[in-house]
Amino acid sequence: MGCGVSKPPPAAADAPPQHAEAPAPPPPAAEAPAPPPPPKEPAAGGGGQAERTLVYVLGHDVANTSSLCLTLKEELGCTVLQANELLRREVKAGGELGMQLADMIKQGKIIPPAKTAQLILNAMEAGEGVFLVDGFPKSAESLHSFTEQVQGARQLAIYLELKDAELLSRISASDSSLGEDGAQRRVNAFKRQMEGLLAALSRQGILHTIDAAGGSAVTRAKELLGASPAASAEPAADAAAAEPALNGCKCIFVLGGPGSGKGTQCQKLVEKFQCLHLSAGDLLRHEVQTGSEQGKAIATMIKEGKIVPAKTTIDLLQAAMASAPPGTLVLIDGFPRSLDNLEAFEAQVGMCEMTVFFALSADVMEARLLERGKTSGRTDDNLESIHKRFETFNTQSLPVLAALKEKTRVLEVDASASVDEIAARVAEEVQKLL
Ligand SMILES: Nc1ncnc2c1ncn2[C@@H]1O[C@H](COP(=O)(O)OP(=O)(O)O)[C@@H](O)[C@H]1O
Ligand SMILES: O=c1ccn([C@@H]2O[C@H](COP(=O)(O)OP(=O)(O)O)[C@@H](O)[C@H]2O)c(=O)[nH]1
Repeated sequence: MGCGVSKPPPAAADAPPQHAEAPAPPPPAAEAPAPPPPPKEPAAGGGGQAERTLVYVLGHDVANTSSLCLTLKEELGCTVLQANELLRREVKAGGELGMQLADMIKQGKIIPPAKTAQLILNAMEAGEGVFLVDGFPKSAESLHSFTEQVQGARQLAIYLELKDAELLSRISASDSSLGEDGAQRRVNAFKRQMEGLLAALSRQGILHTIDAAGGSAVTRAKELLGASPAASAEPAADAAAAEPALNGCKCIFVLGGPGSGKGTQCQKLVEKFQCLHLSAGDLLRHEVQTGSEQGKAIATMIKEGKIVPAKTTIDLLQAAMASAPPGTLVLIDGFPRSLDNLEAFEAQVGMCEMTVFFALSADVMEARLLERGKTSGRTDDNLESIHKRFETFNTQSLPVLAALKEKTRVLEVDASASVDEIAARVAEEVQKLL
């Protein structure tokens, strides 16, 4: 039922003209409710297609999605499927579909997303590897009708995000005729348009948001494509491998901001229950101490408050879990710290039983960390690193909490209470798992 549902577009004057699902600037017409035509062959669907990875590269044009795609094409050899370009080519080829499209464009109609979807699927038929889809989908409905047809292909979405003020200033600069109000309306329309789509991708657990203005978008995207199991060339380790990797253990994610008391409370749980405490941060710091090349890279990331690539941390966690007897309760402290971490852990290891989240204000966390820094010897317990860690926590780690709430039980605890009060509250819940 969900396919091709007609949805009124935003007022034409406000609609972002870039990346339209038609080659011509979209006039005021509905996203037409055409039934999705079947792909010629099960393009990316069906069996044996796991080596195809589909990456939706999303964002406003002023966030430079196309340029990111081109860089990734050059550096990683991905195939770029630019929605407008595919439509243009089809029109030029002059076949039956091309003529239909040309007609729609002439009449000022918006091309039904199902048609764009079909062109993308057809283009994917020819090859394998990583396909970057630029400029599609534009709505949750388009995504839905499309993903139904690409079952079997691994999917991932990269959203090049710009904060409101930056988006506004770039849109204003890209079209000075808009004026302040016009540019603001464009920003609002774009955000409305993206809202449902991003929520749908997030629910699927495949959304990765990258700060388009931060200067490290390419690095981050490459990291995602390289480190994410979704983009890995190896089709193996996902659902089928997930159960054995857990080894019969039950995992609890122990999360919260830096200095919120994760380590302290894990210690309390270890005293009370038979459980294995794995601090991701400690495992990484241990790796640093080995002096390996990897350790050196990790040391820099820790000082900068950055998140170490998922695979590195998960391999360490998995190795530490390997010898635990089946049924062991494992406290995974300080991981996952990003949606990518979560997704990769689920694929490589499995799902946790529950999550404990310690909520605490930044002021209190800062004070605790500065106090801890007097004796911890940690390279990141200083004001500069602490602020970077807070930024990473707010932008990358907090979305994990929302994602976990959709998937597992989350116990949110006020971490400003005393150590013993918190410990009692947590123990009460953990007891229920045993
Ligand atoms: N409930 C609490 N009240 C006051 N101080 C606390 C509490 N919990 C932990 N601390 C102190 O705060 C600092 C950070 O706690 P820690 O458990 O190391 O946090 P995290 O592992 O989340 O970084 C430590 O010095 C710890 O002793
Ligand atoms: O899964 C993890 C856990 C930790 N870290 C890094 O290790 C640092 C310290 O993490 P830890 O959990 O020890 O301390 P917290 O910041 O929670 O006090 C983080 O800032 C990250 O740089 C990481 O990259 N991935």
